Amino acid sequence: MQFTTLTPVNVLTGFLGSGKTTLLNRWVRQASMRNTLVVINEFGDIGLDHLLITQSDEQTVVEMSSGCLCCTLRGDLSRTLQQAIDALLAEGKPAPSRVVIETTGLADPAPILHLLMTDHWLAHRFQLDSVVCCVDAVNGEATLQAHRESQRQVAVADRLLITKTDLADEERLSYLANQLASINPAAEQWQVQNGNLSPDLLVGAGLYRGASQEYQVEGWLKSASYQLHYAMGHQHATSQQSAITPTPVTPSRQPTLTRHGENISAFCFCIEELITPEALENWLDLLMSLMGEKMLRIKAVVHLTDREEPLALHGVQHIFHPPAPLPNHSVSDRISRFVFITQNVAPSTVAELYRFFTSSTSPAITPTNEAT
Ligand SMILES: Nc1nc2c(ncn2[C@@H]2O[C@H](COP(=O)(O)OP(=O)(O)OP(=O)(O)O)[C@@H](O)[C@H]2O)c(=O)[nH]1
Repeated sequence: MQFTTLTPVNVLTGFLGSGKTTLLNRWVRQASMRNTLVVINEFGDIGLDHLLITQSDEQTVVEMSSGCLCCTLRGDLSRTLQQAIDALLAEGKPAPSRVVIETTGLADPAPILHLLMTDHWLAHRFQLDSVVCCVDAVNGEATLQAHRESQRQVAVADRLLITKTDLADEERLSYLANQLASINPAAEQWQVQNGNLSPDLLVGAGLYRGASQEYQVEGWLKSASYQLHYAMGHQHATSQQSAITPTPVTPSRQPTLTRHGENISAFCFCIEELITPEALENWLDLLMSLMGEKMLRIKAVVHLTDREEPLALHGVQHIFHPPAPLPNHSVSDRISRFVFITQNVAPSTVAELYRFFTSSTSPAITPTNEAT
């Protein structure tokens, strides 16, 4: 895969009214957003958000309305990008060096990520850089309880932005931060008031960083952030560090979020033995076919029996990126690490299915906090 030639794409998501447009409006005025193509997906026949964005000569803002990108307009994303880029080139302007897609507030971002991975035209030109999700400090808690889409937006995010912090007290902020960390422990949390946050945090959340596309495996996987941390294979020291949170609000570990009987679990498996490619494929295939919808996010660095270099895997629900070989020096050991965010799937189920394909003699998994 030619990562150096692919244009980074950032997906800005968050529930209705969570502050996405306010943030974007600030960002498009920043120098680091020069030469960025902003795509705003609006729901309804008359989209307004794009009118609220202050546009400069150095950015292009295009609107996609009349439907939600995640359900009805999939073909339109490539068409919109293609037309916008053609128009730029026709005006003698350079092709964009970055694309930011603002989703509708009701969108489950997973289908958009799938599109970036699977659409032929898109996959050869663009690469997902990060998913940034706005969560309203006041309404966020209730929204998470009431709306599955909101949970899914949080689950796939690399960065969580708690917005409207001027309207919430410390106690509420702290509770929300914990709730967010219980869904997605590895996502950095930032607090934002009136969109006042540098767009630089869009960059560098993915596996590849900067123009040189160097690897940052630890920063990408953040397996140590996961509270439910299981060792398989030989007994392995578990790690239970706190989530990385550069904000004053430090999540202090809450149980998993439960909504109408739906439990979201975030957990990590470490597998010390080398895994055969067949076992890996069968395990993941079965997980995806039985419960793909419920596997909100999977990331892994895997060591296989038939190759020296590790592989990075990145899946959203039932779709995986093609495995990306990593240089040996990008990891410090030969332990495979999988991080999962699941909905109504217990860690023990995932582990049992692994054992089924490996006949592993691993010690029984004894979760300290089985969540589902
Ligand atoms: N007090 C306060 N209000 C804010 C803040 N950020 C955004 N708002 C207000 O919240 C409302 C919704 O913000 P938007 O930026 O339009 O939210 P959105 O996510 O784009 O909304 P949709 O397009 O409907 O999904 C607007 O009235 C904003 O002015 C903030 O930090 N503090």
